[in-house]
Amino acid sequence: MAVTKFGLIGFGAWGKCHAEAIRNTADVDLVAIAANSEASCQAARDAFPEASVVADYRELLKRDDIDVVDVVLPSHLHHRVAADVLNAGKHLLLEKPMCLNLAECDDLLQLAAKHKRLLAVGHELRLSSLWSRVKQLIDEGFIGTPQYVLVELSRNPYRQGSDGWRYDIDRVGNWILEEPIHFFDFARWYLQSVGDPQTVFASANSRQPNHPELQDNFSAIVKFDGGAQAVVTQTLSMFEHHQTVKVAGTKGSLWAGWSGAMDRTRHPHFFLKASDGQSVKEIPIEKMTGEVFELEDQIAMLAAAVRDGKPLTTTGVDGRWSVAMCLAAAESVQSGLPVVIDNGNQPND
Ligand SMILES: NC(=O)C1=CN([C@@H]2O[C@H](COP(=O)(O)OP(=O)(O)OC[C@H]3O[C@@H](n4cnc5c(N)ncnc54)[C@H](OP(=O)(O)O)[C@@H]3O)[C@@H](O)[C@H]2O)C=CC1
Ligand SMILES: O=C1CO[C@H](CO)[C@@H](O)[C@@H]1O
Repeated sequence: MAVTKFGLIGFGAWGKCHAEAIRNTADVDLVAIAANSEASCQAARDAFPEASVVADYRELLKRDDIDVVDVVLPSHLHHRVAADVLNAGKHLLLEKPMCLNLAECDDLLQLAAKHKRLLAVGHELRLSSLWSRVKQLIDEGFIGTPQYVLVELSRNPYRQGSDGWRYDIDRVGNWILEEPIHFFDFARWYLQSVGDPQTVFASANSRQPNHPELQDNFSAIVKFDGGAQAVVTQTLSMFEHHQTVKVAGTKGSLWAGWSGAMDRTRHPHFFLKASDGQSVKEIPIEKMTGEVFELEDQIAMLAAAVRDGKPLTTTGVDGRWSVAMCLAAAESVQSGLPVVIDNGNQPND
């Protein structure tokens, strides 16, 4: 089988996990890594001697032996570097949030179309054996028409990130774009059969009086076409990492949970229960799930898309929708009013 060659830009906490995932994936090579500081470059050289390490990502983009470039950078750098990747004629795997505003998202969608390159966004949780089983049961009609989705996360505070970027509102955008963005993506995914998200009403608060913009507690209600609704709620003031999904439909309901010492543990606990309105059954989930596992599946998914034309799980269109929902939620937090979600006139694929 042809080997798909990856370049990686960003070798921080999550970039290292991407590098591991690329190394662990069959028929995929990690050809080059672009890091930043000398310390990060040295860490990359030590851990991945098989890859060539550069301190300027533009050198990586000049190579003609790279098929896919994986961008795992602080969020304010996503648009600029991703645009350079697409203009260099490479396929792109871009971490979430796709960009910090919708104009930048639209620019990347246009560049991907212009250069006929793949654009995938890192909503890897869609590949989870647990969360995708929920989707499968909905699609099979087990709960009838889905009407209500709850996605809840209670976790420990965010990491600072290199040079503190995650706690700097200009570089992170807002904290809804950090983790709740995955859950807005879930809400839209699970309710795909009923229609598009229309409006969001949200509220949030901070533990730090001198940093009201860094909001630890966040809750939102999203209304969809056809009357369905989703609740996305998160606190960063909890211990460990505990996530719940509940979906209720006209005939039945689902309850899934995932818990671990932290988000990227390799030893989580998880379950899925389903009711058809009469009885409750436990649905076995055989395959291990957690963001580090899904990362490996995401790399394999990209390679299969490049090699065999297989579909992407989350496209740039999905990435844009997620950013649009988060930005509307941030605006609602600010104004105290419901806000219409910008659909960009994109089809809900
Ligand atoms: N999908 C998911 O589940 C997750 C997604 N993410 C996303 O991944 C991205 C990265 O997060 P994370 O790894 O936690 O952040 P980190 O701060 O840990 O890492 C960012 C890295 O980017 C490097 N960097 C900065 N500028 C450049 C540049 N010009 N060229 C190359 N490298 C550069 C920094 O290098 P140096 O330190 O040397 O300056 C640092 O190592 C974010 O967008 C985040 O939202 C994160 C976690 C999970
Ligand atoms: O899923 C995630 C885990 O937490 C990180 C923050 O610490 C987020 O950036 C990320 O999206």
